[in-house]
Amino acid sequence: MTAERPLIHARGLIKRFGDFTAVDGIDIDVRAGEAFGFLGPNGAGKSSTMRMIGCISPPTGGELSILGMDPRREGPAIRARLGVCPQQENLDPELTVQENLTTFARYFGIPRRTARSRAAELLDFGQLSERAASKVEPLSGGMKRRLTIARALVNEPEIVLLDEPTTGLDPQARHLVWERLFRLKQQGVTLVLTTHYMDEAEQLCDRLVVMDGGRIVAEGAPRDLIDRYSTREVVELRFAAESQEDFAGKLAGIGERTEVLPDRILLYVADGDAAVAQVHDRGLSPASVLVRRSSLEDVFLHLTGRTLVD
Ligand SMILES: Nc1ncnc2c1ncn2[C@@H]1O[C@H](COP(=O)(O)OP(=O)(O)OP(=O)(O)O)[C@@H](O)[C@H]1O
Repeated sequence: MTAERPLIHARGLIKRFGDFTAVDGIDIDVRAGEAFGFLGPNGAGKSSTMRMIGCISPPTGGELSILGMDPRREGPAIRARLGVCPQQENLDPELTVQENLTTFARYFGIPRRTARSRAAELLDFGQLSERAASKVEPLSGGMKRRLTIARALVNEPEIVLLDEPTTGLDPQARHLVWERLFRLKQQGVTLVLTTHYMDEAEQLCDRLVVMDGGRIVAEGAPRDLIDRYSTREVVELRFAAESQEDFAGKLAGIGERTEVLPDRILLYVADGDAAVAQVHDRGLSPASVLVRRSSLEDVFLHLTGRTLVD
């Protein structure tokens, strides 16, 4: 059986801005139908990578192929088959919700009548049909984001690029966006997204790369990364003291690993409740105790020594 050619293929991909290297030689393969994520903190190089994939920023070095084409030479042909949802909302405030869709459709050369019926379908997809005639300004943040995503689908793209799709949204609005993206995934659309939210990466991504300082520090399915780089459970302890550091020594030997953060200590353990019992057996009384499953945040912390969201 021959392996299917990846839709996006990069080897040693580099983006420099003057002397500064924002993307430092990364390798990626995105397969058809998967949801692929770039997870990393601000400044990791996620958006710079997305802009190269979106053919709006040329690579400084390395190989990049999208849908089997070269973005340096075939940008317009690639862009015609991509949907792009940028980080900064760029809807047209002069136009209504519906007009934002129909006008965008016209840019792709879609005839007026088809554009109208496509817009109706996309309004339904974005759960915005009731707001079709409204101007963009009074929409909530979640509605604007769903409209931006709907607009990115106007040309029936094979790949949709989403740069931080839920940053700045409240939890309910984020869930609505996730649900729409999940629906798209079920329809077989390939999703490529950046995020600095570990829960978003865990919810949406089949596979992801963890980026830090322009490099990929780990790659895999969310669950596999957690299994590989963390323990099953984590105990979060807070001590009522200026410095958590004073208590870290007293916890030595409990669990596989300890991380001391400014406001809490994390114990990486197989069994959280058993570890908490050991803490109490040592006569220690933390002000708060939380036992939870390991997450991608723990993977990031283990790999970089830093938290994802500062
Ligand atoms: N046009 C530019 N000129 C100079 N430096 C840039 C430019 N664009 C990005 N950078 C720098 O490159 C680094 C990576 O930025 P990038 O936007 O790719 O990171 P990111 O992971 O997407 O983070 P964010 O979530 O903040 O967008 C940052 O240090 C940023 O300041």
